[in-house]
Amino acid sequence: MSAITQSLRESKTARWSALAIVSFTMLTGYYINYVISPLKPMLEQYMGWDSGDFGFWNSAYGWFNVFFLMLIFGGIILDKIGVRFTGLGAAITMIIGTGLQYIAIEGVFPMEGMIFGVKKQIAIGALGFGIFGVGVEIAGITVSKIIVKWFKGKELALAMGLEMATARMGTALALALPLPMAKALGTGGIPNISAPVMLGLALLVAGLIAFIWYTFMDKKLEASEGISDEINEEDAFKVSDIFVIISNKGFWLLALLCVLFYSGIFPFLYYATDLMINKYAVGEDFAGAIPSLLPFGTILLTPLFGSIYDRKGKGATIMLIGSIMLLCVHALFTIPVLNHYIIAVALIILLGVTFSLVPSAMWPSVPKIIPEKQLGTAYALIFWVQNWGLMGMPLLIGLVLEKYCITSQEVVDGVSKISYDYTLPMAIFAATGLLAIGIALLLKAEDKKKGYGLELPNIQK
Ligand SMILES: C[C@H](N)C(=O)N[C@@H](CCCCN)C(=O)O
Repeated sequence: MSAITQSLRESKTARWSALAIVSFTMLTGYYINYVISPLKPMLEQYMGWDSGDFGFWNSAYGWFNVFFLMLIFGGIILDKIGVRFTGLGAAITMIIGTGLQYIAIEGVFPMEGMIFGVKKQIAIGALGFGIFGVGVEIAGITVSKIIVKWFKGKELALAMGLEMATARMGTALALALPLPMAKALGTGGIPNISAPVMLGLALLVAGLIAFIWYTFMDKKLEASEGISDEINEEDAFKVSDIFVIISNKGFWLLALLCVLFYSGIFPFLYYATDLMINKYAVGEDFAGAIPSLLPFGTILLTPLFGSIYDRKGKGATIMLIGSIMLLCVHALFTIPVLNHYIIAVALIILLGVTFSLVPSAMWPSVPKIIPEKQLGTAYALIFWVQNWGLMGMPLLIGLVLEKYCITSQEVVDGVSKISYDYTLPMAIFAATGLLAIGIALLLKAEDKKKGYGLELPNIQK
């Protein structure tokens, strides 16, 4: 039957529509990822936070994924039960986690006191961000598998690039909007810090509705391919497949490159607004706008580089060039005398190019190394390794800032203001670039040896 009926993936309208819908769900998640980043100075001034609190909250993103292996369970569920169930569960989890973050920031109930030695507000919010982290990460692997399902042998890297580009619009919004929004909706000179989080909650609900819509398309796709809901015994994922995946050297090189590269980007974004204020003397209102240029650049470039990979190949080379650029950009951020804001703008734009190169080639390369039935688990394992970095790096940077980088601390009109020297944190970010170059070189060599085809085009003629 499958040979006679044409698969729905052959319809351009159907596959690009499916992509647009699931990409929107990711956009809503990516907004929440960074919504509190531009609010760091306000949280310190009006809620008594310090950099340690901020780092703790942001590191919570990876707690459950890393320590309770939630991501890996998510990947197994994805391979065993399928994208519809897993995606819906992930979207609902994001909403629950964000609800808790809202409760903490808004102070829905009294937030004085401590829980296990952590300020109550920080503990509740971090718990929420940890739960959200499980949801958004599992949504990420689910959407990756959905894209492979629709685009294998076609414009896979372009589709993944467009999905990431859409998601980054959420990041850009989160970096640019919350600070002016909190100010505009504030009363009596006191900003409304919870309003941008409330907006995120509303977006997540819209993202859930979009995913429900997608589940109908997914059913139609499977029907068009003669696939019933029952997974056929031979094709079914077995838990023992995890050992097959982790005994693959190419998988480990991709996972290591992923953790190093992303540790130099996502955790950097948490601190980027603060860096602009402290190193480049940019005013608070404008400070979030500079880092928000980074996702804007990737919106155009990730699909472009993805399309190049689809048509011309050179995936391993693209990842190597991106890693070299990561080192160069962070090294330049480290140099104290380069402190004009124009330099910051230029470096952020370059970082945007870097952040387009590596992801555009990395994620479409996974199906070249791992078979489709193990793909959910493989993406989950890569995300799991990556989450160690996404969890550890903000914590490390927060602690380093707190311990070694405070240059002044004053209280003006009852509002506390702390200034930081970002040289050491930026040197730590540069180190991730250096290590990434080493791994990218090893991956290129391994590809040559094993013939994964990372340098070959994705589109099969
Ligand atoms: C943070 C998340 N684990 C992640 O790595 N996201 C990637 C996209 C991965 C999925 C691509 N289809 C990103 O670059 O945002």
